[in-house]
Amino acid sequence: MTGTPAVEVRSVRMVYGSGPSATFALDDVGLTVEPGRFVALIGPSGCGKSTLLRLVAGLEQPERGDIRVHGVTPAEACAAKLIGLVPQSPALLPWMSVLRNVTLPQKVNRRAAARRARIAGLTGRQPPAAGPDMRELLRRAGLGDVARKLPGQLSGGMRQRVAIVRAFGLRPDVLVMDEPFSALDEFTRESLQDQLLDLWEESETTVLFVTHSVTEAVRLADTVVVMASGPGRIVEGIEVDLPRPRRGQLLGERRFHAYEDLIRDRLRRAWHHDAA
Ligand SMILES: Nc1ncnc2c1ncn2[C@@H]1O[C@H](COP(=O)(O)OP(=O)(O)OP(=O)(O)O)[C@@H](O)[C@H]1O
Repeated sequence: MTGTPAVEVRSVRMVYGSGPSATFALDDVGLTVEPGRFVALIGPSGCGKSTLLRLVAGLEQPERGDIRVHGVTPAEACAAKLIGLVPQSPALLPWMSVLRNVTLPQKVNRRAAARRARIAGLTGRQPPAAGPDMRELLRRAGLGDVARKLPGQLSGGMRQRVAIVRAFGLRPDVLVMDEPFSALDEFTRESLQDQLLDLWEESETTVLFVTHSVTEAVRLADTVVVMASGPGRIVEGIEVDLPRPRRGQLLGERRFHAYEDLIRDRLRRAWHHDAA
């Protein structure tokens, strides 16, 4: 018997605008993500990756179709604090220190816990244990020295790292991340990829992760979902059957490059189809 999927998207259409200027950001999109899976979404600019994340996170409503998170609507999942979102640009509270920004959402409210208890699709999943040590997470993200500073005193990349640490601290059941590492230098990016994988492995969180980097997708994901635009749609889901942890020597091996080549080929096809 299979349980309730962590994320289920069925026949979703999302249109912006109307008449001749309408944009079909997504059309007939279906995606099922089992609990604990790491899914990367990749595709040409404008193919609807962010739109799909926003729909799953309950920030927008689809024009058609249905979305469920652990069997309930995104709005219900948000109210029970099942979903953590790291947007493309960090939304921090400017008047609070870095430390307060990351610890504030940890204070799980009782109403959310009660709502969580009523969600049958979570059967078997433990509620998040006591939150992690946020000072330690900040330190590991290279932010130990700026814990008392205000967001306005940090660089853009540092602010993004704060937003990522904050999402980690929530221990969400479903973590939705929109190109979270794109603005970071390579060293910080790899360090945060490792932290994300550690968190994912220990908490059995389900991750939906948008990236433009083929290497990042192969390094992180169980499944790489390739999308195309005009209208935005899913063209293929590629299972990445490589051992974990995926670091060091493995990244230079032929089997790793074979997945990169396969995904690049599918992206090229999606791009040519769009351009045709
Ligand atoms: N609020 C909006 N109003 C109008 N059109 C929008 C809106 N948000 C997105 N779109 C359009 O919907 C389509 C999909 O946008 P979306 O941001 O989801 O794509 P994306 O794949 O995430 O792109 P990128 O890789 O460039 O971030 C695009 O054509 C975009 O212009």
